Amino acid sequence: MTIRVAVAGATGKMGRLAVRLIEEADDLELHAGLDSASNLDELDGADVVLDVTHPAASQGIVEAAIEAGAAVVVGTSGWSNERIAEVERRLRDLDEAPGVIFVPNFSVGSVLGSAFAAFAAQHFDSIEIVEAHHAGKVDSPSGTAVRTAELVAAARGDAGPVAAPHADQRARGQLVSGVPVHSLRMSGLLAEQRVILGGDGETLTIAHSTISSSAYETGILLALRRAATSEGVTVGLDALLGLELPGAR
Ligand SMILES: NC(=O)C1=CN([C@@H]2O[C@H](COP(=O)(O)OP(=O)(O)OC[C@H]3O[C@@H](n4cnc5c(N)ncnc54)[C@H](OP(=O)(O)O)[C@@H]3O)[C@@H](O)[C@H]2O)C=CC1
Ligand SMILES: O=C(O)C1=N[C@H](C(=O)O)C[C@H](O)C1
Repeated sequence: MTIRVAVAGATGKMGRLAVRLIEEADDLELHAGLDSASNLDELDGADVVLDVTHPAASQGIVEAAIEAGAAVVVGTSGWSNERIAEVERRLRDLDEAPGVIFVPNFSVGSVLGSAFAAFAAQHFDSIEIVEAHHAGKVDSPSGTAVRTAELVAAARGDAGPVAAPHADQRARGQLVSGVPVHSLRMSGLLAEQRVILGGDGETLTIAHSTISSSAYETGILLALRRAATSEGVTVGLDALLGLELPGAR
């Protein structure tokens, strides 16, 4: 069966990459490529909508895709657990709900980095995240950092909140699920994240660098193929890779 995919954000960096992957794949077909001026009616008839747009536009595109009965893969950043829960409630109201997969990061290495941080989180009380992205990134903290912080907090369970002393001072970063996150936006790099865990007499650093957007290819294809048959809300490529993270939804 051929999966017809509409790409929202087709003129952007991620969208152009996705369009090329779809055109090269035998089992995928480009149904439509949308940009910021497109009419969302173009989503009608798609099996799967891939959203790689802008945090301010993403919610409307997901809603339109659900209305059109298409499954959705959301790569756009800026989705918190609370906003994802709203989509979950929306799907529960429908008789025949398509699946929606949120993928904060399509890179397998990045997803493993976040998973390792979640596994380590029960053993260290000091945990902070430093993420760095290209200067063109409009949102901060990154979606990956938000997801990592949420996974770390969920994994700690009975260990309680992370120690975040003096967190009322701006230079101590933004607390996400109680984890301080520090964002850098600068020329010369694509995307990096370090999770630094501090314990008794030692630190552990889990670092990941994206050096080319080709890192996203495997994850994009996996998510598009799974979306067509998915049900309800799925969060993270970790779920599609079969990783079982402590406390994760
Ligand atoms: N999940 C992941 O692994 C990754 C996620 N991302 C995220 O994906 C998103 C896109 O990133 P990137 O491709 O680098 O961004 P770009 O700025 O290169 O592209 C943005 C795209 O979105 C479209 N767009 C912008 N505003 C709107 C709007 N209001 N309505 C509809 N479409 C709109 C643009 O259309 P136009 O050309 O008309 O302006 C363009 O096609 C970001 O949120 C980024 O954080 C990025 C990399 C990896
Ligand atoms: O904007 C980007 O470039 C990226 N955005 C995603 C995020 O917010 O985490 C994924 C990746 O880090 C690249």
